[in-house]
Amino acid sequence: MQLKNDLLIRAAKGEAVERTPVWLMRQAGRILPEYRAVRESVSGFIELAQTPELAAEVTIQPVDILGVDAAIIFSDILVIPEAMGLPYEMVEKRGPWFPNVVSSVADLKKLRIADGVDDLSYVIDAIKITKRELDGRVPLIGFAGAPWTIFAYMIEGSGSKTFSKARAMLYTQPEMSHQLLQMITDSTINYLKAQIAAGVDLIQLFDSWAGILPPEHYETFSLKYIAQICDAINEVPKTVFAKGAFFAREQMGKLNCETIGLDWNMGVAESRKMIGDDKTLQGNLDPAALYGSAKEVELVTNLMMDQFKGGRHIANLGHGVYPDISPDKVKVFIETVKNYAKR
Ligand SMILES: Cc1c2[nH]c(c1CCC(=O)O)Cc1[nH]c(c(CCC(=O)O)c1C)Cc1[nH]c(c(CCC(=O)O)c1C)Cc1[nH]c(c(C)c1CCC(=O)O)C2
Repeated sequence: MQLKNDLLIRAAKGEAVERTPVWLMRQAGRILPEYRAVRESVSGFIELAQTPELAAEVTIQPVDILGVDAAIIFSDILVIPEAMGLPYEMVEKRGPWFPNVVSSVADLKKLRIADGVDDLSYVIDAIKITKRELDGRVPLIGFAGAPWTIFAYMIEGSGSKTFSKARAMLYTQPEMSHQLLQMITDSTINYLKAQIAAGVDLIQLFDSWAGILPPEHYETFSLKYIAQICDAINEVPKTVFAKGAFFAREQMGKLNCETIGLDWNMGVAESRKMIGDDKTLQGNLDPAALYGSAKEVELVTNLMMDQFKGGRHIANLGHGVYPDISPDKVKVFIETVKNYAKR
């Protein structure tokens, strides 16, 4: 299927584009009343994610309503632990929670390497429906959590400010940590390959908890596994977004991927220098900027675009859009990016 709008793919590959493509991390869901309406028709997030027709519907909503240049499949990074044998629940207003966690080799032995097709067929079905319904209007992004971030949830059992149990594990049981990280990595490769076979046009790895590791641990317990995934996937362009990994930018420039996501703490010029010119940079407006007035959103978005000017760029926020941001402000952000080249 030929894409009618392939700006994202061309920008990722470093090919010429008429204008910078734009999408938002966490664009599917939460901010849109249309999403909340669908969400209320089911028992909760997990049922929505596991009902392919509905997952496809909320995946496409931001394309129709906001005018983004890409859709991202509606799912969650935590489907991987579940497929490995560690189910999660989504607790209203509090986030993910795991009834069981991994704390010993015995716990590890109960887990398996997930098969992307058999264990996650509901995501694969949602991707196929979405591709059919999108009909080539924009590319579809597939995604997974980076192994370290998934590991952090599997050890900790929920969100945490410090993830101190997960970090402790790297010191107290380094061998077991590597074993679990390798199982997550193998599961993730299977999963991403299945997503690609079902039709996704680009994949993104989310290392949301990169920034809590010391640089040496980041290299051995995270980047090493991200590199394995990048090396295993060559069918579509890859984006690596490692929140807070400012200390690892130079090494990330050497990953076998096309795009590196920047969070809003990372200076653009400095990142460009560290990462190099032969990667696309994605980001990086402060998500809180969208609380400003429409005029202010336009101003800061143009300032962001100025900073990326002349280099390979995909416009986005520096992290996921906050749930209470008005869709109108998101539209101002998107329209400002789209109009930038015409100024
Ligand atoms: C760390 C992480 C998670 N999930 C994800 C990450 C990495 C990105 C990041 O750093 O934000 C990724 C994710 N989660 C979701 C998507 C869907 C696609 C998209 O719009 O980007 C994506 C890409 C849906 C979701 N995942 C979740 C929701 C809200 C659930 C609801 O509708 O009740 C959605 C739409 C729940 C979720 N899922 C997770 C948390 C911590 C929470 C609760 C807090 C929150 O809402 O952000 C884990």
